[in-house]
Amino acid sequence: MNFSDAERAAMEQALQLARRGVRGANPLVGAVILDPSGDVLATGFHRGAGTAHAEADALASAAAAGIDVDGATMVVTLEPCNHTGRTGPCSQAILRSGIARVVYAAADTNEDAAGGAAALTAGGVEAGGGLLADESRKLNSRWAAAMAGRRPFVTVKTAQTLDGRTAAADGTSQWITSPEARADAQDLRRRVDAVLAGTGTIQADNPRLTARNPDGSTAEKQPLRAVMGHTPVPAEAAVRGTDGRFVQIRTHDPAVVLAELYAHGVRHVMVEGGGTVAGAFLRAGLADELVAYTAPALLGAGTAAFAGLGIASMARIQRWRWDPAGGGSAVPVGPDLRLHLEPIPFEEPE
Ligand SMILES: NC(=O)C1=CN([C@@H]2O[C@H](COP(=O)(O)OP(=O)(O)OC[C@H]3O[C@@H](n4cnc5c(N)ncnc54)[C@H](OP(=O)(O)O)[C@@H]3O)[C@@H](O)[C@H]2O)C=CC1
Ligand SMILES: Nc1c(N[C@@H]2O[C@H](COP(=O)(O)O)[C@@H](O)[C@H]2O)[nH]c(=O)[nH]c1=O
Repeated sequence: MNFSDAERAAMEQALQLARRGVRGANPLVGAVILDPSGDVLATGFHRGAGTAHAEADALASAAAAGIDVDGATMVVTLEPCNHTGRTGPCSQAILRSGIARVVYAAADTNEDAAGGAAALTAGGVEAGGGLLADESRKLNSRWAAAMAGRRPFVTVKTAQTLDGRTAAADGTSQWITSPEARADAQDLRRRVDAVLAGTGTIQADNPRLTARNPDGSTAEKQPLRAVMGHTPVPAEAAVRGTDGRFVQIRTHDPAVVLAELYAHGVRHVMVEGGGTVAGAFLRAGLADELVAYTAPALLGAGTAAFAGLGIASMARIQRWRWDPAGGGSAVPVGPDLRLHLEPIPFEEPE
């Protein structure tokens, strides 16, 4: 399929729109609807698992503005899905809309959702992919790695000082970050399928690990509360709760934890520490994004945010890059800073 200059520009815009979504169980996707002369009619993006897909979002914003999309072109960063997951199939929504042509970047590698282009073609819509496909794949490379590994997408979250401490020398850590930053972190807990901590954190903090609303009430959707490590979690520990959504996984291996969580239906897990567990995920290359709430404060000693990385010299330095997706890579939250990063793949020296 040949692509017009307007379609290429629309795909660049769609990639930018995609970055407004949040990372997690689903890939970042953006969509732009063009009229036959190449003018933008409507745009959309996916806001995260359980919300409208980018195509449906763009169609909804066209409908809300009273714009007729009959005969229009949909430009989207990922092949439209063909399955009913948490929302309905985009291929069918596009067929119903009267859109005449669909241009997408990357093919959908998720076996369950693939087949959208074929369904569109069968329904009489001209559909073709490959426009800026590498950019789209790069945007979602960690998500694709999680899918290929049949494991959840992993967000590691820390609340740390400027000198990278997540607890003081005596083990206390409440609170390093401000109420604003802690409320912001609850957004993540409300979004993920599971929250994970090590037995050390359970012993030190007796945390609840529940998702709360801004007013402090318990959120409707609760993540599974998971603990890794061998020390038995006491019967009276708050993390056990009363809703049965608790699991202890008696291992030190992050891959084993992820396999077990995946079997429980978890597609996005937030690792909330402590430093031993967070470090184990980073060392294993199993952290897909890092959200580091950083307080302008110093502790001088205490628990390191990431222990046991096994880095002895600059040759093994673990580098990350800023990730602007989901609101920005460095965002002030109250007096603190929320840093959002993604790992740079490590290349062995030749
Ligand atoms: N500011 C923040 O963001 C946070 C701060 N904290 C603070 O951090 C401190 C706890 O951190 P930390 O002591 O590192 O505890 P962790 O919560 O990381 O738990 C560590 C324990 O988990 C088990 N474990 C699980 N996986 C591994 C592994 N891969 N390697 C080794 N052990 C493993 C071990 O216990 P076992 O023998 O049972 O197997 C280990 O002692 C507390 O002071 C807490 O207040 C905690 C969370 C977040
Ligand atoms: N100390 C610290 C955090 N600590 C994390 O929050 C857990 C407590 O959760 P809960 O009992 O559900 O409120 C605690 O065990 C640890 O995982 N989080 C932050 O955003 N900022 C902070 O300064």
